[in-house]
Amino acid sequence: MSASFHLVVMGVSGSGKSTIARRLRDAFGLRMAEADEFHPPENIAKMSSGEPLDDDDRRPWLEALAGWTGEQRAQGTSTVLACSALKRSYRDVLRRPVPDTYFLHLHGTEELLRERMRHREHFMPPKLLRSQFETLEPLQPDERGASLDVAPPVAELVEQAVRLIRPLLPPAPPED
Ligand SMILES: Nc1ncnc2c1ncn2[C@@H]1O[C@H](COP(=O)(O)OP(=O)(O)OP(=O)(O)O)[C@@H](O)[C@H]1O
Ligand SMILES: O=C(O)[C@H](O)[C@@H](O)[C@H](O)[C@H](O)CO
Repeated sequence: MSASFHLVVMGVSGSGKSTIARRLRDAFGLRMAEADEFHPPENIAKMSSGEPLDDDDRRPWLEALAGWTGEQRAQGTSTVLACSALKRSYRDVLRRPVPDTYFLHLHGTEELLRERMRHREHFMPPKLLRSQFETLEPLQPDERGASLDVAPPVAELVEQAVRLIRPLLPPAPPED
């Protein structure tokens, strides 16, 4: 199995996970997954109706995401996953197939993120942001990763993230 690198871009709804993950996918040639696409329809319906998910709703979803990462790893494919990963226990599921998974936590104030959410088309109602913040457990000292404040423009955040991540990537295989 060749060396691979596995990144999760995490944070509450509206923090910019999809935006930043896509840019890192392109910068580093990673395979990307959107965690939202792994939710069963019941979870999407629940959030759309204004009710937050609970641990039971999230468990099978997290297992499916860990399964995806495990498959990619087995093929030596480096990945980026855009996923809320709000609690430590959720991240423990996500890192099971790859214990040194790197978590990039995008954080911002509730006011700023609510404003950004108001200006986009999405199933997630801005009123669920409160419960996202209440559920959020920031990275703990023994978790591999870093946090970025999302107040600056996207290009600046991408630059900061690239600076953090580039040194962690496995060396490119030699050309024949
Ligand atoms: N640094 C930034 N500056 C300004 N706007 C941003 C920034 N990052 C993201 N946005 C905008 O904020 C909105 C939310 O971003 P995005 O959809 O990437 O967040 P998300 O964390 O993936 O959300 P969700 O988890 O709810 O799907 C989008 O309209 C996006 O264009
Ligand atoms: O764990 C959760 O509560 C969910 O993953 C949410 O975070 C949303 O799916 C996502 O933010 C889409 O807006």
